[in-house]
This record gives sequence, C-alpha cells and structure tokens, in this order.
Amino acid sequence: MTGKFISFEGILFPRLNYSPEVLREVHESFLIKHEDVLLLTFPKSGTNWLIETVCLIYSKGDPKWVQSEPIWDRSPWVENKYGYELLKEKEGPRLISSHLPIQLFPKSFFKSKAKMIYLIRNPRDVFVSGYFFWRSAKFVEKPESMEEYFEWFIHGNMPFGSWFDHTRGWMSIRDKENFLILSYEEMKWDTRNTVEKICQFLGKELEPEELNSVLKNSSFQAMKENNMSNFSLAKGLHFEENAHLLRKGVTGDWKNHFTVAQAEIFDKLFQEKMADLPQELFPWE
Ligand SMILES: Nc1ncnc2c1ncn2[C@@H]1O[C@H](COP(=O)(O)O)[C@@H](OP(=O)(O)O)[C@H]1O
Ligand SMILES: CCc1ccc(OS(=O)(=O)O)cc1
Repeated sequence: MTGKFISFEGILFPRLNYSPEVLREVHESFLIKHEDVLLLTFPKSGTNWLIETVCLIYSKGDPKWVQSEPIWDRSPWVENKYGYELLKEKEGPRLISSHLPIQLFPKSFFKSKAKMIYLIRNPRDVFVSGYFFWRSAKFVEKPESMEEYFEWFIHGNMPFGSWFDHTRGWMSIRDKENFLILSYEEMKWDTRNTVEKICQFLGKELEPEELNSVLKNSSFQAMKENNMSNFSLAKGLHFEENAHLLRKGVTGDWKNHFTVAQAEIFDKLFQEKMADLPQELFPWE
C-alpha cells in the first residue's frame, strides 16, 4: 500500500492533507491550552456524533451553529494541514478533534489541564464502518474486498494504524482526572445519560429543554439531514457520490458481515491484545 499514503513514525496517513513536517510540528510544538477541549477517537468510532453533541452542549442546544458551520471547522483535526492552520489562528477556548495515537499527540497536552474525551467503539463495528467509508473515499487506497480490509485491520496496516495499539495507548492515561472515556455503545443505549456525563465532565449545565434540544439535533436523522455535519460538502472532490458518513448508526452490525472464521480470529486477537485491561472498559463484550 503506497501511493495515496505516507508513513510517519510507522503509522500510515493519507498523502492528501497530511505531511511528515506538519505531523512532526504538531507533536513537538503545537500548544494545547488549559481551556481547550479535545475529542479523540480511532476513525469510525462515532467521532462526528461526539463533535456534534459537544458543539450543541456549547450552544445550549441551539442548532444555529451546527447548521451554519462545517463540522471540520467547528472542531478542526489538529493533525491535518487544514485543521492545524485553522487551530493556530483560533482565539479563546477551542474544540479540537484528533485521530492521532498517543505517541504522536502534541506533547504539550500532557502538561496541560485541557480536558479530553476518548470515544471507543466495538472494533468489529469500527471495522465494518471503516470498510464502507474507505471504499467511498477518493484520498486513500481502497480495499478490494472485506477479506483484504480484514487483513489490513488486524495488522494495523491502515490509516492511523492499529485499533488495538491506539486504544491501549490512550487507555494508559485513563486515571487522569482530565480524561473521560466514553463508548459509542453507551451513547447509543443511553444517550441522555451520556450527554449528562459529558456536561458534568465539561462543567456545563443545561436546562431540561436545552438538553432535549441537544438530543434532538444530534440524533442520527438530524445529523444525516444536516449538510454541515454529514460530509456531503466533500462529495465529488474527496468522496464518491454514493458515500454516507451516516450509514446505519447501530451497534452490532458486524454480525451481518463477519464470517465465522473472521469472528474467531478477531476474538482471539482481542483476547491476546486487550486481556490485561479491565473488561468493563469494553461494554459491548
Ligand atoms: N448521530 C449519530 N447517531 C448514531 N451513530 C452515528 C451518528 N453520527 C454518526 N454515527 C455513526 O458513526 C460512524 C462514523 O464514525 P466517525 O464519525 O468516527 O467517522 C458511522 O457508523 P456506521 O458506519 O456503522 O453507520 C455513523 O453512522
Ligand atoms: C484519513 C483522513 C480521515 C478523513 C475522515 C475521517 O472520518 S472521521 O474523522 O472518522 O469522521 C477519518 C479520517
């Protein structure tokens, strides 16, 4: 896999919008401020749902902001050239998104009081979501088949590397008080409670009707219809016309796609790689 990817410190990134120079500068010199809020995920874990939810919490449920500014400008990705330039110019408290593994994240974070939310998702569903997403993206090598993508995924030979390493890396700071771990599954199964948890972590208080509006405007349907959040602005240039960021929005879709053999290989790998972590961190099991 070459051509559309670059490799930086052993991790693959799309050539489009990423460069070793920017990745190095982000890691070495980007200054995270105490008042910044960081939204961290492995791609396809529900990143955009988290961003939308936090934006709506900031606007107290008023949908004007999420309906008027593209999601990648509201909470730019620090590691790509576009997001990095935007963030350097932004004044005041910033929302910052990232898919970076911990070893490449801005060093300044680890000395700051900035709050970080790390959202995880069943890697089997991350795999399925990623397969359809990368197939519809024009800026990456497309997997030829689910079998091929399975090999990439279990060996971490894909953008942002191994899900297992990414998750293990970030979980190593799980005891820090400025670090909150959430799962896509708990967001799905008890959205209201999860939004309340985020509010508490960020020190934000919402009136009941404001909370209802956050829930309404961050729902799957509302986001699917919101052109500022559903990636439709990037269709044609960066994505195929049939691309859908908001594809199904459910838990457990992997059961419709994995073969029995793949499910067994995955279970074994998960055991090998994650067995020493508290299993309550993985609410889908
Ligand atoms: N409001 C929402 N509710 C539930 N799932 C959502 C959502 N917004 C996005 N998603 C899901 O999150 C996944 C994309 O993650 P990311 O934002 O990290 O790229 C997609 O999963 P599926 O492909 O399984 O449908 C998408 O449907
Ligand atoms: C590799 C660049 C890229 C672009 C878009 C992505 O989608 S999301 O952040 O998961 O919504 C992921 C990676």
